Amino acid sequence: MGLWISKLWSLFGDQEARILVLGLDNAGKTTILYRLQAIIYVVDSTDTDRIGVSRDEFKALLDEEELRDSLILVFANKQDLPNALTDAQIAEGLGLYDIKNRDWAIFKTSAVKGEGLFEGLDWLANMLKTRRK
Ligand SMILES: Nc1nc2c(ncn2[C@@H]2O[C@H](COP(=O)(O)OP(=O)(O)OP(=O)(O)O)[C@@H](O)[C@H]2O)c(=O)[nH]1
Repeated sequence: MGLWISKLWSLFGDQEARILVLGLDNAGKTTILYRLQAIIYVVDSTDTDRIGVSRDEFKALLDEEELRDSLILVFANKQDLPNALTDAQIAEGLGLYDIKNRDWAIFKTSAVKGEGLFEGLDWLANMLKTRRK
């Protein structure tokens, strides 16, 4: 693939906007995103069978050198569905409560309904602003 596109929400504008990070392969897009971004980790709250897999993937991410200073925002998604695990159950399943040296937060979301997403991004924006002071 010659082009790789990543979308992220603008966190500091008055208006919500999508930003496309574009460029040819090997231009450094991923490294730039790692520098700027937090980790936004999305969990399907109804996928109880794979919470262990999700935990393993999540832990591997936390061990990435480039992400060692990243804020961690978890979306416990698909809360509109019956039998969705609660945010506390997802936090427990991912091992969030064991994280002592990183800032993290978890929000219940429904992507299809658009619920909870901006609350999470507000947290992120506030944390990033605090860090820049
Ligand atoms: N009910 C419900 N369905 C959702 C929600 N978020 C996503 N979905 C559905 O879940 C399916 C997967 O959503 P995607 O956004 O494609 O998930 P993805 O993580 O990008 O998936 P990959 O591209 O396979 O990595 C789609 O059918 C979505 O409509 C949600 O909050 N509630």
